[in-house]
Amino acid sequence: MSKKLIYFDLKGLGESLRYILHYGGIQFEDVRISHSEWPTKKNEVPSPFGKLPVLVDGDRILNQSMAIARYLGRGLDLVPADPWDEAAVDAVILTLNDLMASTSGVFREQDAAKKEALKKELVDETIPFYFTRFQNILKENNGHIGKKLTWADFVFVGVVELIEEFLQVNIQGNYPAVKELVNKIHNLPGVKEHIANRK
Ligand SMILES: N[C@@H](CCC(=O)N[C@@H](CS)C(=O)NCC(=O)O)C(=O)O
Repeated sequence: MSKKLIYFDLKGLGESLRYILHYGGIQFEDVRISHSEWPTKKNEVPSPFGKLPVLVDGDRILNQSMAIARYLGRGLDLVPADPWDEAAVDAVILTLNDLMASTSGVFREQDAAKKEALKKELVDETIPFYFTRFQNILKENNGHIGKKLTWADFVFVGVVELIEEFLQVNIQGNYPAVKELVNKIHNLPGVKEHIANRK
């Protein structure tokens, strides 16, 4: 069935899905919408809640980046077979979502001084709180989120890149196990070529 990933022309929440698709050698159309096109395209794009990314798979449409990653991962042996192991990687990614939710205030805040104070709290407290724990999980699992390579590793790397880019913070420099996982994913077959060719 033909597949289409629709997202903005940036890495954001879409890049980890592109990594999985390229890693799996899955043929797909990488549809990218610019921010200037979005107001007019918003009503045309087949997105059930008006947000991107969405995966169009034949005549089916799936929203929510993590659901898409998990769905793609199942066909590529990237979902743990054991129910406990499966739930354990879900839990890490849902925790990563909690962290992402706590970064949103920085983007919404209009007052420059308040914005800076929120960013400082994130950098000094929230990010170390979460990433110390994420790094421990990686160390316990030989460098992965779960006991083997899963969809969650791809999503984790995508979110690390997103946070680093949008908040201009250095996570990989402070958490070597995170940097190792980023390098591992970047060097997987398919992903490596995608990164070498991307703009
Ligand atoms: N939890 C959703 C978030 C989706 C989301 O908020 N997407 C943003 C871009 S990263 C969007 O579509 N914004 C455009 C809009 O709200 O009009 C996911 O992981 O897919």
